[in-house]
Amino acid sequence: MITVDQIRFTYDGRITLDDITFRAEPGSTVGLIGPNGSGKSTLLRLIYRALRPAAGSVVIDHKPVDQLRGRELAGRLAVVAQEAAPDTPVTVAETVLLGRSPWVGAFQGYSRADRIAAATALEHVGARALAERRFATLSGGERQRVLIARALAQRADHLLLDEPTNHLDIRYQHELLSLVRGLTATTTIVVLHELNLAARYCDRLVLLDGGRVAAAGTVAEVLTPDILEPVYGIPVRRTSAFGAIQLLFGPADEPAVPMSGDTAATAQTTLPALDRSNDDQQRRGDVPRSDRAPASPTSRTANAPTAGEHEIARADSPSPDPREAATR
Ligand SMILES: Nc1ncnc2c1ncn2[C@@H]1O[C@H](COP(=O)(O)OP(=O)(O)OP(=O)(O)O)[C@@H](O)[C@H]1O
Repeated sequence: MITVDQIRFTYDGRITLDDITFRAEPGSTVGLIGPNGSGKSTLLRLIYRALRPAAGSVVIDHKPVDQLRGRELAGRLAVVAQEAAPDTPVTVAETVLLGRSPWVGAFQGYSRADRIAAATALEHVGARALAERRFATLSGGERQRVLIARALAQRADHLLLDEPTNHLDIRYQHELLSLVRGLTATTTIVVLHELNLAARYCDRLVLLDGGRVAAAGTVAEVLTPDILEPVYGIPVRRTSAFGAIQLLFGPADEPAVPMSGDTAATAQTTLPALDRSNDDQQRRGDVPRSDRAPASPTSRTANAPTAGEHEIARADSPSPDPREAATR
């Protein structure tokens, strides 16, 4: 479990994060979402101790993160941050083995178990074939998968990921987040820009806006047009597809218009709009209004009316994903 309690942080005296409080329950996947510059990466860096807060605390299970040292920290927390690739002759296999280095004694080499752990992690991310390649020669997406393999090889029980789907093609985005979601013994906080991926693979979401928590709760509670439109400043419509909530976005400063084209026609004629009052009820659920900070001074206000939501009909759509309901 990761507990973030009343975190405040300033860059050069400018308040960047203020009064950030939320909890990632054991084994859950929590998505950190929000517009550019809202403070997502800074918050992640505070959680993994690359930055120190001006106030507040981060606690991993029952221990403040600033009291975790060496192997204990490595056993608790693995991180995939945004980082430049070193231009060195290090291979992919060696890069992933670095995830095992906290467990290697001062004058020991990697053990067979370490090499198996690294190979298994590479296999998990579909990158086993890259093992002998130089890391610096990989494409952006290949590098991203290898960095995730390195974090998996570390076998920590908490995982922090900063935009892990960057550079990945659509299939690997889904495969990777599905893999992360499947790590049921690992508590994960993941920064995501793609809200539809967040909808499908996160148990709960924390929406940042101007350095404050604009909303926190389940996917159904946070991903509503009412909440998202003022934060992102564009019209939002909510639908569902393939068993998960999915969002459609209109251009900024344009009123929301009915969907057009074949898909829209299908959506509007074959399935009725979902009852918005449902959504309102869910929003009133376990996220008290007081948990949501008032809109920050930087919040934009969409001039678009809030659109209703529709279930997109597909003959081959599976029944609603049971994981959606099972908040871990
Ligand atoms: N090293 C730094 N020094 C000063 N200001 C910084 C520094 N790093 C980030 N900031 C500022 O802090 C704010 C939050 O940045 P942060 O990178 O955390 O946002 P983000 O939500 O991750 O953004 P993005 O979605 O664009 O990656 C921004 O205004 C940014 O300009």
